[in-house]
Amino acid sequence: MAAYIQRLHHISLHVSSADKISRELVSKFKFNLFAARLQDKSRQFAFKKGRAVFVVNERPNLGKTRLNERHEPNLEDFQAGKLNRESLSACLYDVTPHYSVDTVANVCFEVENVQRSFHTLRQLGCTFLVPPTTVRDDGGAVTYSVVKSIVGNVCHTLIDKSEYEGGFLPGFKLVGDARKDEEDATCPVTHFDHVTYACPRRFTHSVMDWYEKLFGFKRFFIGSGEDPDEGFVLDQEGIGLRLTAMEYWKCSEKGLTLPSAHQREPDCKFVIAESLPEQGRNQVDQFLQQHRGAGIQHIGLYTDDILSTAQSMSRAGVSFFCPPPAYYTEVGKQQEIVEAGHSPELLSQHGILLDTDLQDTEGTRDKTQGHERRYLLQVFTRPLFSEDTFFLELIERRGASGFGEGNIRALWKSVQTYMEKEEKNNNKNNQTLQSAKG
Ligand SMILES: O=C(O)C(=O)Cc1ccc(O)cc1
Ligand SMILES: [Fe+2]
Repeated sequence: MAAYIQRLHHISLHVSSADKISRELVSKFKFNLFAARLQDKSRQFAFKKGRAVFVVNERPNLGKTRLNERHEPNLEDFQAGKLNRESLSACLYDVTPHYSVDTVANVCFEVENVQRSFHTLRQLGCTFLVPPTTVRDDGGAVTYSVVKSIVGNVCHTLIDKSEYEGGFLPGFKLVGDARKDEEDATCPVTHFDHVTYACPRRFTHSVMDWYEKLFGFKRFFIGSGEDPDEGFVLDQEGIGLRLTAMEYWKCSEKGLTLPSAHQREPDCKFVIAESLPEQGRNQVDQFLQQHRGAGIQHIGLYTDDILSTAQSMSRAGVSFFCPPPAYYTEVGKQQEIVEAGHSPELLSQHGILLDTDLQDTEGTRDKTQGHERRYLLQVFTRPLFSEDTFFLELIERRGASGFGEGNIRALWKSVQTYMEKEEKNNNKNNQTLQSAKG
């Protein structure tokens, strides 16, 4: 029996300095800082846009602790009393990973009963980094526990907020104006649509099995003709990518059973990306190298109006990946965009990609039959941290629930071009440095 999830609560970033990313989340991505927890040695900030919540954890300043003296806290340490309260509380509702680069490392889920989930998952072999722990303030009590996932440095905090009436979580102080979120109509981001992992080769099956067995996730097919074992494979024209997707449903029923089909409401999807060796170095390998291991490569933010959101973010300084200009003038694509009621010129200004969901539209292409055309629009930002690792995506779905093959190809090519340019620049800078030294 799995430990079913009620809903995604927030996603945590772990960074060496919170200032830059916090400023950018607010000024560029239009998130609102709404809660904070400030300690002597650590700072945590919570940002909200619709139901999407990011918590930025600043790595605590461990003073003179030498690197080789630090290690990940674990349950045995905790039970043996070796973990001091400070190292636990430095980063409330999370662990304090001593990760060498900035990273997005925790997807926090609400569950009905943390103690029960803890026992279920422990029996299934899970490693817990924080055992069920209760935190209180004037708003009530919250119980949480942190489980290590099978993917790189990713952890999941499981949290029960049913006895809590405060604005966020005990220990956090509310800041700013909570109503501001509703005023910003130009950026209608509503929730996290999906989280994409970058994983080493041949690791996808283990990841799928883990999430299925422990949390009741179910596979769904990204494209027609997807092989159940191989996943959705793009393996030509320089693209070497294996994608597999899974989802879970918001589970609000009492008890442990999965909601019946008609009660199922999907929450955030999870995508696993693996690179294929035949097509040369690529963005997944680049992530694994720069991030120093598997992890969260990007997060899709759902918006009701991608054009307005991209315009507004772009004006505020967000850089998006743009496909080659030919993408928007190619006859087939131009027609597809126009038929979907969009303007190729406007989409091209921000690099917005459009893809028709072929799987869903079989037999429903003709609008005169009364069927709506199903498509999705996506645009991808440049990496957020100083390493080329994590980025954000905006996604607007018009009936399409999967991912578009054409969009994935276009994204792949634009990232590839960017990587090659960066590499050239780095080489040039190195040469300049060398000749200056010489
Ligand atoms: O299309 C999407 O939004 C995906 O999430 C699929 C994907 C995953 C990894 C890549 O490097 C490129 C595309
Ligand atoms: Fe994505």
